[in-house]
Amino acid sequence: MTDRFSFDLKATDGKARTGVINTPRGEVRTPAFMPVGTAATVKAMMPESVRATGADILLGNTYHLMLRPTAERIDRLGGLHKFMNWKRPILTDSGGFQVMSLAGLRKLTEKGVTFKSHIDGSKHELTPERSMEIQRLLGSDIVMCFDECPALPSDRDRIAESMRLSMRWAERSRDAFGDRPGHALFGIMQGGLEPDLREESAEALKQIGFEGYAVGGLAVGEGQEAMFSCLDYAPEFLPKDKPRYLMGVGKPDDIVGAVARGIDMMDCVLPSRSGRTGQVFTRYSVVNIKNARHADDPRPLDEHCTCPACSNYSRAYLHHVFRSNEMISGMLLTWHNLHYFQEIMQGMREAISKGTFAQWQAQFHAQREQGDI
Ligand SMILES: O=c1[nH]cnc2cc3nc(NCCN4CCOCC4)[nH]c3cc12
Repeated sequence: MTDRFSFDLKATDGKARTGVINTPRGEVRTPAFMPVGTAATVKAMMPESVRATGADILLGNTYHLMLRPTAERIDRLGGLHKFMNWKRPILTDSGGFQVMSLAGLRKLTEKGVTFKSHIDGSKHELTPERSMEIQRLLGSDIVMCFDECPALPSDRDRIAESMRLSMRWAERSRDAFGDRPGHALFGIMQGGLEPDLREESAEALKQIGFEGYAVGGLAVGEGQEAMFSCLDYAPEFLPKDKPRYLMGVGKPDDIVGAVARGIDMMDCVLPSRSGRTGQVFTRYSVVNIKNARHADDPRPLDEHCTCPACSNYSRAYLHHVFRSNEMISGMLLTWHNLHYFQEIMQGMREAISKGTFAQWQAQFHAQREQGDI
């Protein structure tokens, strides 16, 4: 165990990297996928079940927790780890992205953002300083800078203006974060799909200096091709010896493509949200368990999968409990999806360590060609 935060790069294979992030609350094997624990829970999962899927770290949402139950209450109760019974690392986002996507009546100024809660309409303010205070009260191990993520498509001037605001907010976030050994502050690169603005953002962040760097401003509707075209150059602008975190990504093939381009960490609601809506990810395809074709199928979702859903239940059963809106449906399908996403991460970590990432990637795509079993 360590009382410091550090990143050890263990091996690379092409642009793909594998390593370990060391934190006082435990190690994070990279490339890493972070399940999203929005309101202090990964929906439909017990924390020990999330750990059983192979997750080393969770993501918590500042926006949701500041509104309910509030960061001050969580702090009084011993912090987010104790509150949600997750003893391993937690990364919290800064709240800015969700204010813009969830809150009402938002007003954005140089200072920050004022908004009305989507829960009860109460007025709130988020600034770099307040976001750092909230994330400190939550006790998160990895804190994200307060930034602004412009929607795509946006014109170049809007992207440039927004990026430069985010860089000023990154400076204020760094200043407000203070000296917190064992905790990390990650900067967030912006700049849309403009290579020169992406480089300007990376240079600004490196000048300030962070323990890790996120690629923001993607997975906001630009599509996989445009996202990959940006990832073909943007990660290289960031320091090699620090973790690189791609925010909000994604589908299995997004994740594999991002790792192939030098990304170390990702988060996405997709596996958990889809688990509740009956969308199941397997090595062959995406299966919609609601489809009548599964009603009499005695086979598991994926005969190669060792999760509880695939080990103990038939497609017919999963179809039945989904159709009947039984709670166990969301539990089993979420568990399966998270288990599968972690299986992808483990497969990539091993392949990069052995220098066989290209072969692993080829097999990953070949299996998906053949479609559902
Ligand atoms: O620049 C960013 N800054 C801070 N937080 C972010 C979060 C982000 N999340 C996404 N995409 C999420 C896309 N999800 C896919 C699944 O369905 C819900 C949305 N893109 C993101 C960009 C940023």
